[in-house]
Amino acid sequence: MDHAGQDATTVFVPVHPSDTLDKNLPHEKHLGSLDKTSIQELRTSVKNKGKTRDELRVEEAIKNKPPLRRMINIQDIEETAKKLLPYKAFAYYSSAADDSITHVENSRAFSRFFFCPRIMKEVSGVDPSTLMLGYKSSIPIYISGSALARLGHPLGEVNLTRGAYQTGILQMVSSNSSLSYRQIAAARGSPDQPLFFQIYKQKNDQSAAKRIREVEALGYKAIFLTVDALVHSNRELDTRAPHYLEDYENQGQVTQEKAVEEAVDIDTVGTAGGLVASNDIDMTWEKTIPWIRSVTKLPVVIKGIQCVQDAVLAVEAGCEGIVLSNHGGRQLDFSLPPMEVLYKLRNERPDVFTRTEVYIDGGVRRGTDVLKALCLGARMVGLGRAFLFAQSAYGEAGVVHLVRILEREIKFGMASLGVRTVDELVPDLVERVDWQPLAPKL
Ligand SMILES: Cc1cc2nc3c(=O)[nH]c(=O)nc-3n(C[C@H](O)[C@H](O)[C@H](O)COP(=O)(O)O)c2cc1C
Repeated sequence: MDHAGQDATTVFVPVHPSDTLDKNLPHEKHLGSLDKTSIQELRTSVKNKGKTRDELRVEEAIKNKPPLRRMINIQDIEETAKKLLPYKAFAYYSSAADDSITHVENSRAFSRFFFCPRIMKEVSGVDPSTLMLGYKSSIPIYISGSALARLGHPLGEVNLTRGAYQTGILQMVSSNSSLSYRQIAAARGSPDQPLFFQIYKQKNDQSAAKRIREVEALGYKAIFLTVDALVHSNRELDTRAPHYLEDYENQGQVTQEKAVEEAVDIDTVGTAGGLVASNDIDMTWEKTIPWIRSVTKLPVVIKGIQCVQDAVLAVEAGCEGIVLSNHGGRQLDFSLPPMEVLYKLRNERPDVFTRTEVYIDGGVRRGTDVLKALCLGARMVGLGRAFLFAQSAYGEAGVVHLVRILEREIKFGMASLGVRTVDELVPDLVERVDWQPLAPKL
């Protein structure tokens, strides 16, 4: 209720799709239209409000934004975006669970895999394209569904959809998108552009079924059921954001709140708070997969597999795909990096790779990361934060640029490994070392 009785447009719009009220507020709660005098008063009060220090900082950073051509790798894009983002968006996008161990290790895990390239192979005409659930992607990466793209850019998810179309890659749309599923579908470059839908299943089966039917009718091609983020996690960067902003707006003076020596509940809800409230936290293989099958004929992929046993159970449950993922290190700190899970799966249950499609996400920052995962049997690799940062800093062009960077790195890597197509990327081309390189790319 922080904004009750005030103009809440600027806080409401970036995190709520335009159909939120229609979908969630019963008609009898609509209390009529706003009278003209109030609108005028609101306008005047917004005009007179003045800008916050954080808004002024962002304005200055945007003025000094480097041209896109200077962004030569993903790290450059992330660093630029972090300078340009409002602090709240930066904190939400960057945050990870507890001490960010898993978040950091997701990336570092790739550094423990080295290549054994083959030479004297014909590598002209390298083709990095592949199929995901039967849909073609120009390179083996996809946009992993990540919430609230409009926190970073007014066009939000539309940037991602248009960028995916221009570059011929695939996009998974978050069920917590900041635009409506319809608006995102309408941004497709053609009705054939495939979109996948990521769902957090709601407790209420009817609401969940309604959502699945809605996206199916809009032409979405698959359901990615997220299973690793059902409960609210501890993301301290996000939790601290209001305190940071309070001190920052106070010209850097740390707020001297009167020390009240009584234990209080820490407000850990953060930006994502309301998003998990209606999640079904009692899902099971026996109950939930047959239920989804009863609602839709679309392929079902489980997103958030973190161990070999669950990968096998997903196969036995008949899922068309699995995503080895720990939510980018945002949920349970010390869950294994997906690259390590992939390695275990390859060694312990190689049959899984022929029985279902295996994807991986988390910590991917280089074309070589993508190739290492493909060598071990992943079909596609997802990226979350990198796309959020790219669209925040440079809109649709940023998304296209990011894909071009990865395409260049992937093609170079394939030619250097002695392969022409993704099918030729096999386990013999990588070796896991038990030491961590001295200068990991972080
Ligand atoms: C800001 C943010 C929001 C996210 N929102 C969702 C979401 O709504 N649903 C989901 O399944 N995963 C979500 N994810 C996880 C991503 O889909 C993906 O698994 C993760 O970001 C991969 O790690 P990376 O950021 O290192 O690439 C989110 C990730 C971030 C960073």
